Amino acid sequence: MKESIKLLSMLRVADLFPSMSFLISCLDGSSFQMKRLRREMDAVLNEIIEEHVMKGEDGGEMEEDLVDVLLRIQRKGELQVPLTMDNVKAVILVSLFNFSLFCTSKDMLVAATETTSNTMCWVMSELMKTPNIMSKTQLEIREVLRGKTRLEDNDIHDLHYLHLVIKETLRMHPPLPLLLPRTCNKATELLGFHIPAKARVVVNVWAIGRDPTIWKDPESFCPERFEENSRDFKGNNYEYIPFGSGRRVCPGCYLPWPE
Ligand code: HEM
Repeated sequence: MKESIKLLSMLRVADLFPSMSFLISCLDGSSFQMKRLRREMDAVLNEIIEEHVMKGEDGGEMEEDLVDVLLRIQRKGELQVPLTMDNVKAVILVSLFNFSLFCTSKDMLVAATETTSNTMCWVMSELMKTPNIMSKTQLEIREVLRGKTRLEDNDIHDLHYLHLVIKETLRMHPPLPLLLPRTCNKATELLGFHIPAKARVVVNVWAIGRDPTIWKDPESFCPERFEENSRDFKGNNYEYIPFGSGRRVCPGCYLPWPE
């Protein structure tokens, strides 16, 4: 529990602002944020392992958990290939992302990490395909960060073009292309369609983002299109909802950029 809270609080750092830092670092050719995050993550993992080792030495009567089992296997050394401490850490890390340590943390970890890393991959992929947009993004980052060795939260506000790049990426590659399914409470007529009560409804955000009746030349990666319109991604404009909308809108959509 304690570790999960710690990881969660790191995620706030790791996801909302520094994932941008990571992206900026990649574009700027340095990875100092990644190295720092790796060090911090490693410290948390070391703490988890240390607590379990001490619990083992106390001869604790508590039920074994996954980490206890891994450490026991490691101690006995009965495997053909020895289990290193890095192996143990890797399993803990994956488990933290997959098992429910406590409900909110699991949901938050998965919701926050997969979506963000997926978006960053698409940003890099689109930029690689469009060298002119890549250069423009790099130029802005280098100008804004000139002479700095460390990013501050406020620097994000000056990275206007990067903001457009991310918005355009989310239009073309929403990480949850069908959002989360909804159930219709009561029978409804919508645009001539009859939706029965209890029907499961999915919203195809991917298709909406590429609808030629909404977007000009929808298959082109063109961040500038967002200069000309004021669509935000906070669920107010139904033609652009990569973070969903309504009462279950993604809480992560409040990125540190003013709209
Ligand atoms: C590029 C980044 C992200 C995208 C595109 C994204 C997208 C989404 C989408 C589409 C949903 C479902 C909304 C709906 O069905 O209406 C959702 C839910 C959620 N997201 Fe995100 N997300 C991102 C980052 C994050 C981050 C950083 C966090 C946490 C800090 C987060 C936490 C959540 C949670 C907890 C939910 C469930 C909300 C609920 O069911 O009430 N997401 N996200």
